[in-house]
Amino acid sequence: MMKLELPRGLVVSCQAHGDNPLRGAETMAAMAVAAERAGAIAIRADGPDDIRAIARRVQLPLIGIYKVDQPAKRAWITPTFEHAHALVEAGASIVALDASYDYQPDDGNLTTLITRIHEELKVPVFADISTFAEAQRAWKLGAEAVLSTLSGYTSQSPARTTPDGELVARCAKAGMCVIAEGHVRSPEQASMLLSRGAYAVVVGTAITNPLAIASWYREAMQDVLQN
Ligand SMILES: CC(=O)N[C@H](C=O)[C@@H](O)[C@H](O)[C@H](O)COP(=O)(O)O
Repeated sequence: MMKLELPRGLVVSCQAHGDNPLRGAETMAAMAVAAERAGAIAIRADGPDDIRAIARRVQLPLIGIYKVDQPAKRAWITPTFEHAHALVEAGASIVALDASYDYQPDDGNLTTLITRIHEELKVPVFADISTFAEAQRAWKLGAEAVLSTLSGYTSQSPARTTPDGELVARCAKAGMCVIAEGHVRSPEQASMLLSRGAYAVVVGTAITNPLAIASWYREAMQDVLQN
């Protein structure tokens, strides 16, 4: 395991996909600059183009992911060593990858991926997981942190709309370095996750996706408007 040079605090995930009007490397870099000014301790970003643009404008550590679309399924986060390599070359100082049983059913394959990233790229590995069993496996295989990113998105975990505080607390109690990610919608939830043992909290949609945020407001106002 490598030493994790990351202070505790807020990580902002700067991602825009599909037909999101904010999609584009320069817009993501502007988002990252805003997050840095606001006091974030790291940025999570998807793909070499966005990471390269962000690295030019912020000093913060960049947690790189490489989402690869899968037909009729959720994207696979950093499936291979080559993807990890491209992220580090672009400026990522940490690589996050999918450590779910859905996409990494074989312990051997996951071990090789983590080991090669450590030995050849010399950066820490963050394991995106959806259950305690997946967290335990990734931790045992040498990931520097486990992230609750995938809770609610895999065949092993029930769908959800709120952060998985139970999973975070359980991982923390078991002595893992756990980072809360997924469905964090308010500052109160973020601080609750820290007090339940999260080392850091990653917030994406609620900070960097105005398309989603505006729709939350519109939906909440709907009932009154209809009466
Ligand atoms: C499941 C999956 O692929 N999650 C992705 C991982 O990077 C992103 O789409 C999320 O936005 C990110 O995890 C942050 O979560 P939230 O946007 O809920 O704050």
